[in-house]
Amino acid sequence: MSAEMIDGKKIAQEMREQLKDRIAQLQDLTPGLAVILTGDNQASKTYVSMKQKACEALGIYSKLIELPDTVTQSELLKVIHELNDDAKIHGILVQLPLPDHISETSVIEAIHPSKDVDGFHPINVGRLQTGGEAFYPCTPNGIMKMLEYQNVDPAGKHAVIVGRSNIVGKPMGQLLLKRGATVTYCHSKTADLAIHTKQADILVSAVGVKDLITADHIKKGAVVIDVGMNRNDEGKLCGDVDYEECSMKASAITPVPGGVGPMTITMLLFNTVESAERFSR
Ligand SMILES: Nc1nc(=O)c2c([nH]1)NC[C@@H]1CN(c3ccc(C(=O)N[C@@H](CCC(=O)O)C(=O)O)cc3)C=[N+]21
Repeated sequence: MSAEMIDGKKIAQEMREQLKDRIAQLQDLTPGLAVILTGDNQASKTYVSMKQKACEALGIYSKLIELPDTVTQSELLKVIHELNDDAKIHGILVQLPLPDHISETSVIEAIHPSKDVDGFHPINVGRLQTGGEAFYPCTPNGIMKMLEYQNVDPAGKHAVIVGRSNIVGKPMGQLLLKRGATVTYCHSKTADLAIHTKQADILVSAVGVKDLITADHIKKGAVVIDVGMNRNDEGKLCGDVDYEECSMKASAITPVPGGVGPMTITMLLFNTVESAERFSR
Protein backbone atom coordinates (compact mmCIF):
# COMPACT_ATOMS: atom_id res chain seq x y z
CA MET A 1 0.00 0.00 0.00
CA SER A 2 1.34 3.40 -0.78
CA ALA A 3 1.29 6.41 1.52
CA GLU A 4 -1.05 9.35 1.33
CA MET A 5 0.73 12.38 -0.07
CA ILE A 6 0.41 15.38 2.24
CA ASP A 7 -0.37 18.16 -0.22
CA GLY A 8 1.33 21.23 1.21
CA LYS A 9 0.33 23.35 -1.73
CA LYS A 10 -3.35 22.61 -1.21
CA ILE A 11 -3.26 23.10 2.57
CA ALA A 12 -1.34 26.35 2.05
CA GLN A 13 -3.96 27.57 -0.42
CA GLU A 14 -6.81 26.81 1.98
CA MET A 15 -5.05 28.62 4.81
CA ARG A 16 -4.41 31.61 2.56
CA GLU A 17 -8.14 31.80 1.79
CA GLN A 18 -8.86 31.89 5.54
CA LEU A 19 -6.28 34.65 5.94
CA LYS A 20 -8.10 36.74 3.34
CA ASP A 21 -11.16 36.78 5.61
CA ARG A 22 -9.07 37.81 8.59
CA ILE A 23 -7.48 40.61 6.57
CA ALA A 24 -10.93 41.82 5.49
CA GLN A 25 -11.94 42.02 9.16
CA LEU A 26 -9.10 44.44 9.80
CA GLN A 27 -11.02 46.95 7.65
CA ASP A 28 -8.83 50.03 7.09
CA LEU A 29 -5.68 48.46 8.55
CA THR A 30 -3.44 46.84 5.94
CA PRO A 31 -0.95 44.31 7.29
CA GLY A 32 2.58 45.24 6.23
CA LEU A 33 5.64 43.05 5.82
CA ALA A 34 9.16 44.38 5.25
CA VAL A 35 11.70 42.05 3.69
CA ILE A 36 15.38 42.92 3.78
CA LEU A 37 17.50 41.26 1.14
CA THR A 38 21.28 41.61 1.24
CA GLY A 39 23.58 40.79 -1.66
CA ASP A 40 22.54 39.06 -4.86
CA ASN A 41 22.23 35.41 -4.02
CA GLN A 42 19.92 33.98 -6.70
CA ALA A 43 18.16 31.52 -4.38
CA SER A 44 17.44 34.30 -1.87
CA LYS A 45 16.04 36.49 -4.65
CA THR A 46 13.74 33.70 -5.78
CA TYR A 47 12.38 33.10 -2.24
CA VAL A 48 11.92 36.81 -1.65
CA SER A 49 9.95 37.26 -4.85
CA MET A 50 7.76 34.26 -3.90
CA LYS A 51 7.07 35.94 -0.56
CA GLN A 52 6.19 39.21 -2.26
CA LYS A 53 3.81 37.57 -4.71
CA ALA A 54 2.10 35.75 -1.84
CA CYS A 55 1.64 39.06 0.00
CA GLU A 56 0.24 40.73 -3.10
CA ALA A 57 -2.30 37.95 -3.64
CA LEU A 58 -3.70 38.51 -0.13
CA GLY A 59 -3.57 42.29 -0.02
CA ILE A 60 -0.68 42.45 2.42
CA TYR A 61 1.53 45.50 1.87
CA SER A 62 5.07 44.33 1.21
CA LYS A 63 8.12 46.52 1.27
CA LEU A 64 11.35 45.17 -0.18
CA ILE A 65 14.62 46.69 0.98
CA GLU A 66 17.57 45.57 -1.13
CA LEU A 67 21.04 46.19 0.25
CA PRO A 68 24.40 45.40 -1.37
CA ASP A 69 26.49 42.62 0.18
CA THR A 70 28.98 45.34 1.15
CA VAL A 71 26.44 46.88 3.54
CA THR A 72 27.89 47.41 7.01
CA GLN A 73 26.28 45.93 10.08
CA SER A 74 25.47 49.37 11.47
CA GLU A 75 23.77 50.40 8.23
CA LEU A 76 21.66 47.25 8.36
CA LEU A 77 20.80 47.80 12.03
CA LYS A 78 19.74 51.36 11.22
CA VAL A 79 17.30 50.07 8.59
CA ILE A 80 15.87 47.62 11.12
CA HIS A 81 15.44 50.34 13.74
CA GLU A 82 13.54 52.48 11.24
CA LEU A 83 11.25 49.58 10.42
CA ASN A 84 10.71 48.90 14.13
CA ASP A 85 9.32 52.46 14.35
CA ASP A 86 7.32 52.32 11.10
CA ALA A 87 3.60 52.05 11.90
CA LYS A 88 2.81 50.63 8.44
CA ILE A 89 5.06 47.61 9.07
CA HIS A 90 3.84 44.72 11.25
CA GLY A 91 6.44 42.16 10.26
CA ILE A 92 10.16 42.36 9.52
CA LEU A 93 12.04 39.55 7.81
CA VAL A 94 15.76 39.66 7.18
CA GLN A 95 16.46 37.04 4.54
CA LEU A 96 19.14 34.58 5.66
CA PRO A 97 21.96 33.84 5.09
CA LEU A 98 23.63 37.21 5.66
CA PRO A 99 27.05 38.24 4.31
CA ASP A 100 29.90 36.79 6.42
CA HIS A 101 30.95 40.10 7.99
CA ILE A 102 27.53 40.61 9.60
CA SER A 103 26.53 38.98 12.88
CA GLU A 104 23.28 37.10 12.42
CA THR A 105 22.62 37.19 16.17
CA SER A 106 22.99 40.97 16.37
CA VAL A 107 20.66 41.46 13.43
CA ILE A 108 17.99 39.10 14.75
CA GLU A 109 18.14 40.69 18.19
CA ALA A 110 17.67 44.16 16.68
CA ILE A 111 14.24 43.26 15.32
CA HIS A 112 11.50 44.21 17.76
CA PRO A 113 10.05 40.90 19.06
CA SER A 114 6.52 42.12 18.24
CA LYS A 115 7.53 42.39 14.56
CA ASP A 116 9.71 39.28 14.42
CA VAL A 117 7.43 37.23 12.16
CA ASP A 118 10.21 34.67 11.57
CA GLY A 119 10.13 33.86 15.29
CA PHE A 120 13.93 33.94 15.53
CA HIS A 121 14.33 36.58 18.27
CA PRO A 122 15.37 35.13 21.67
CA ILE A 123 12.20 36.54 23.24
CA ASN A 124 10.06 34.55 20.81
CA VAL A 125 12.32 31.51 21.07
CA GLY A 126 12.04 31.68 24.87
CA ARG A 127 8.27 32.14 24.85
CA LEU A 128 7.88 29.12 22.63
CA GLN A 129 9.21 27.18 25.63
CA THR A 130 7.74 29.09 28.54
CA GLY A 131 4.44 30.35 27.09
CA GLY A 132 3.16 33.84 26.42
CA GLU A 133 2.40 35.74 23.23
CA ALA A 134 5.00 34.75 20.63
CA PHE A 135 5.64 34.16 16.98
CA TYR A 136 6.62 30.60 16.14
CA PRO A 137 9.13 29.87 13.36
CA CYS A 138 7.31 29.43 10.05
CA THR A 139 8.59 26.05 8.85
CA PRO A 140 7.98 24.05 12.05
CA ASN A 141 4.68 25.82 12.70
CA GLY A 142 3.61 25.06 9.13
CA ILE A 143 4.44 21.41 9.74
CA MET A 144 2.24 21.43 12.86
CA LYS A 145 -0.62 22.78 10.70
CA MET A 146 -0.02 20.01 8.14
CA LEU A 147 -0.18 17.35 10.87
CA GLU A 148 -3.38 18.89 12.21
CA TYR A 149 -4.86 18.91 8.73
CA GLN A 150 -4.00 15.21 8.35
CA ASN A 151 -5.56 14.47 11.74
CA VAL A 152 -2.22 13.34 13.11
CA ASP A 153 -2.27 14.01 16.87
CA PRO A 154 1.32 14.07 18.21
CA ALA A 155 0.20 13.25 21.78
CA GLY A 156 1.82 10.03 22.93
CA LYS A 157 3.64 9.54 19.62
CA HIS A 158 7.37 9.25 19.20
CA ALA A 159 8.59 12.13 17.04
CA VAL A 160 12.14 11.92 15.71
CA ILE A 161 13.72 15.05 14.27
CA VAL A 162 16.83 14.92 12.15
CA GLY A 163 18.56 18.30 12.28
CA ARG A 164 19.17 20.75 15.12
CA SER A 165 19.09 24.18 13.47
CA ASN A 166 17.59 27.20 15.22
CA ILE A 167 15.25 27.68 12.26
CA VAL A 168 13.76 24.19 11.93
CA GLY A 169 15.08 21.34 14.08
CA LYS A 170 15.10 22.87 17.55
CA PRO A 171 11.74 24.69 17.36
CA MET A 172 10.18 21.63 15.66
CA GLY A 173 11.01 19.56 18.72
CA GLN A 174 9.58 22.20 21.05
CA LEU A 175 6.31 22.41 19.15
CA LEU A 176 5.88 18.63 19.05
CA LEU A 177 6.74 18.42 22.75
CA LYS A 178 4.09 21.05 23.48
CA ARG A 179 1.57 18.80 21.75
CA GLY A 180 2.57 15.81 23.86
CA ALA A 181 4.98 13.92 21.64
CA THR A 182 8.02 12.08 22.96
CA VAL A 183 10.83 13.83 21.10
CA THR A 184 14.21 12.57 19.94
CA TYR A 185 16.71 14.84 18.22
CA CYS A 186 19.22 13.34 15.77
CA HIS A 187 21.95 15.23 13.93
CA SER A 188 25.30 14.92 12.19
CA LYS A 189 26.97 13.51 15.32
CA THR A 190 24.32 10.86 15.92
CA ALA A 191 26.10 7.51 15.90
CA ASP A 192 23.45 5.33 14.24
CA LEU A 193 20.74 7.39 12.61
CA ALA A 194 18.54 4.51 11.48
CA ILE A 195 18.27 3.02 15.00
CA HIS A 196 16.49 6.20 16.05
CA THR A 197 14.53 7.06 12.93
CA LYS A 198 13.08 3.53 12.78
CA GLN A 199 11.35 4.22 16.10
CA ALA A 200 9.56 7.28 14.76
CA ASP A 201 5.79 7.55 14.45
CA ILE A 202 6.47 11.04 13.10
CA LEU A 203 9.79 11.63 11.32
CA VAL A 204 10.94 15.12 10.36
CA SER A 205 14.11 15.43 8.31
CA ALA A 206 15.68 18.88 8.03
CA VAL A 207 19.26 18.22 7.03
CA GLY A 208 19.95 19.08 3.39
CA VAL A 209 21.30 15.72 2.20
CA LYS A 210 19.59 14.11 -0.79
CA ASP A 211 18.32 10.56 -0.17
CA LEU A 212 19.51 10.57 3.44
CA ILE A 213 16.28 8.88 4.53
CA THR A 214 15.62 5.57 2.77
CA ALA A 215 12.98 2.90 3.39
CA ASP A 216 15.42 1.24 5.81
CA HIS A 217 15.25 4.35 8.02
CA ILE A 218 11.51 4.30 8.64
CA LYS A 219 8.92 2.26 10.47
CA LYS A 220 5.91 0.93 8.60
CA GLY A 221 3.05 3.42 8.87
CA ALA A 222 5.22 6.39 9.89
CA VAL A 223 4.31 9.96 8.99
CA VAL A 224 7.30 11.38 7.11
CA ILE A 225 7.91 15.13 6.79
CA ASP A 226 10.66 16.25 4.41
CA VAL A 227 12.12 19.72 5.01
CA GLY A 228 15.19 19.14 2.82
CA MET A 229 15.87 21.39 -0.15
CA ASN A 230 18.50 19.85 -2.38
CA ARG A 231 19.18 19.65 -6.09
CA ASN A 232 19.58 16.34 -7.88
CA ASP A 233 21.95 15.68 -10.79
CA GLU A 234 19.47 17.21 -13.22
CA GLY A 235 19.22 20.34 -11.09
CA LYS A 236 15.72 19.48 -9.91
CA LEU A 237 14.58 20.34 -6.39
CA CYS A 238 14.44 17.32 -4.06
CA GLY A 239 14.30 16.67 -0.34
CA ASP A 240 16.19 14.53 2.19
CA VAL A 241 13.81 11.62 1.76
CA ASP A 242 13.83 9.01 -0.98
CA TYR A 243 10.16 9.61 -1.74
CA GLU A 244 9.55 6.65 -4.02
CA GLU A 245 10.95 4.11 -1.58
CA CYS A 246 9.56 5.64 1.58
CA SER A 247 6.06 6.18 0.18
CA MET A 248 5.73 2.37 -0.07
CA LYS A 249 6.18 2.09 3.68
CA ALA A 250 4.94 5.34 5.26
CA SER A 251 1.28 6.11 5.97
CA ALA A 252 1.64 9.75 4.92
CA ILE A 253 4.52 11.69 3.39
CA THR A 254 5.26 15.21 2.15
CA PRO A 255 6.66 15.75 -1.36
CA VAL A 256 9.41 18.19 -2.37
CA PRO A 257 8.49 20.53 -3.97
CA GLY A 258 4.87 21.13 -2.97
CA GLY A 259 5.16 20.01 0.66
CA VAL A 260 6.67 22.02 3.48
CA GLY A 261 7.89 24.95 1.32
CA PRO A 262 4.50 26.47 0.48
CA MET A 263 3.49 26.12 4.15
CA THR A 264 6.56 28.10 5.27
CA ILE A 265 5.47 31.07 3.20
CA THR A 266 1.87 30.70 4.37
CA MET A 267 2.95 30.82 8.01
CA LEU A 268 4.92 33.98 7.31
CA LEU A 269 1.71 35.56 6.01
CA PHE A 270 -0.15 34.09 9.00
CA ASN A 271 2.29 35.66 11.48
CA THR A 272 2.14 39.01 9.66
CA VAL A 273 -1.67 39.03 9.82
CA GLU A 274 -1.55 38.02 13.47
CA SER A 275 0.88 40.86 14.16
CA ALA A 276 -1.45 43.36 12.50
CA GLU A 277 -4.38 42.00 14.53
CA ARG A 278 -2.42 42.44 17.78
CA PHE A 279 -1.51 45.95 16.68
CA SER A 280 -5.19 46.80 16.10
CA ARG A 281 -6.29 45.61 19.56
N1 LIG B 1 14.68 35.04 7.42
C1 LIG B 1 14.40 33.97 6.66
N2 LIG B 1 13.20 33.38 6.75
C2 LIG B 1 12.89 32.30 5.97
O1 LIG B 1 11.77 31.75 6.08
C3 LIG B 1 13.86 31.83 5.02
C4 LIG B 1 15.09 32.50 4.97
N3 LIG B 1 15.34 33.54 5.78
N4 LIG B 1 16.04 32.09 4.10
C5 LIG B 1 15.81 31.02 3.15
C6 LIG B 1 14.79 30.03 3.66
C7 LIG B 1 14.18 29.15 2.60
N5 LIG B 1 12.74 29.39 2.65
C8 LIG B 1 11.82 28.81 1.78
C9 LIG B 1 10.50 29.14 1.75
C10 LIG B 1 9.62 28.57 0.84
C11 LIG B 1 10.05 27.64 -0.09
C12 LIG B 1 9.10 27.09 -1.09
O2 LIG B 1 7.96 27.49 -1.19
N6 LIG B 1 9.53 26.10 -1.92
C13 LIG B 1 8.71 25.50 -2.97
C14 LIG B 1 9.46 25.35 -4.27
C15 LIG B 1 10.27 26.52 -4.70
C16 LIG B 1 11.10 26.25 -5.94
O3 LIG B 1 10.57 25.64 -6.90
O4 LIG B 1 12.28 26.61 -5.94
C17 LIG B 1 8.29 24.11 -2.59
O5 LIG B 1 8.96 23.48 -1.76
O6 LIG B 1 7.31 23.63 -3.16
C18 LIG B 1 11.36 27.29 -0.05
C19 LIG B 1 12.23 27.85 0.86
C20 LIG B 1 12.51 30.35 3.57
N7 LIG B 1 13.62 30.75 4.18
